[in-house]
Amino acid sequence: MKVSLVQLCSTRALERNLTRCRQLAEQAAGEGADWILFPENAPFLGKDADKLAVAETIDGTIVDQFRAIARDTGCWVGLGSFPEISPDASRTYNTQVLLDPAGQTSAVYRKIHLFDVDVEGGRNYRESDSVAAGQSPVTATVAAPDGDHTVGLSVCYDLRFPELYRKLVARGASVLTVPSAFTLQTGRDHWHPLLQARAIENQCYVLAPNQWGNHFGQRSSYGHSAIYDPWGRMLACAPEKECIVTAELDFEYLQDVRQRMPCLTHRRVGPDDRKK
Ligand SMILES: O=C(O)CNC(=O)[C@H](CS)NC(=O)CCC(=O)C(=O)O
Repeated sequence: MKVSLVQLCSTRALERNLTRCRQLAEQAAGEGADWILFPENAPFLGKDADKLAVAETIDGTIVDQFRAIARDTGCWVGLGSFPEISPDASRTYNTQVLLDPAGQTSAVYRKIHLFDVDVEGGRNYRESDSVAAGQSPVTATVAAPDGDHTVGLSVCYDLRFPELYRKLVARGASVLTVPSAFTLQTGRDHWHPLLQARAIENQCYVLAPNQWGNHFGQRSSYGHSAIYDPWGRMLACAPEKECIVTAELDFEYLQDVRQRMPCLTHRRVGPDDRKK
């Protein structure tokens, strides 16, 4: 299975972002991608108050545009996240949507861990002021030319909570998605080590499209959108611009890694729902 990550510098201008998403998706399809993944809040990255105004349901016009991208390219599409209307009128969900090549919804994951953090040399973030936390880990199946693959979904700050990924792996995940808007200040020290650790300890492919650059003069994202293999090798990493990066995932290699070093079956401490 060939995957492309889209690295974006999303703005407050919905139309502008959607145009870039489509352009880069067409480029990815031209490179033979089976699955195209967009970063967290690809369609809109702006002030919290504005986010509420653009929020929609899964059946709204924002997700519709990504359904059209899936249909037109014939690819699976991961919409890293978009602001989804929640039952709480003052908060949105931060929602990742997996779409099949027909544009149908295959999975919906609402970000569980919210970024309420005072970043040194950066801003103070209070994601929970405008976002309602999701409750449930989500896995889904992506059907690729080389077979069906179970993928575990997560978003950005979730990356710091390894117990979430253990649960996804216990449910059979061999691919983990981490679409992000990881900050420049935290990313330069933590982005690669955390992605690499999740890949090594869970023996999974890790797909992490990130936002890059300065957004509305208020915050900067680290970029370095990256693909790690189940041994922890970095297969691809994006340069400092809006772009795509592509890699081929090899699931025979993944099985080989898991057989030679069966960490996942050697576990002695942990949740009861581990794979027996
Ligand atoms: O709010 C939006 O519009 C988009 N969402 C985000 O940017 C989110 C919440 S503020 N960012 C993160 O989770 C960064 C995590 C991070 O950088 C770290 O864990 O170090």
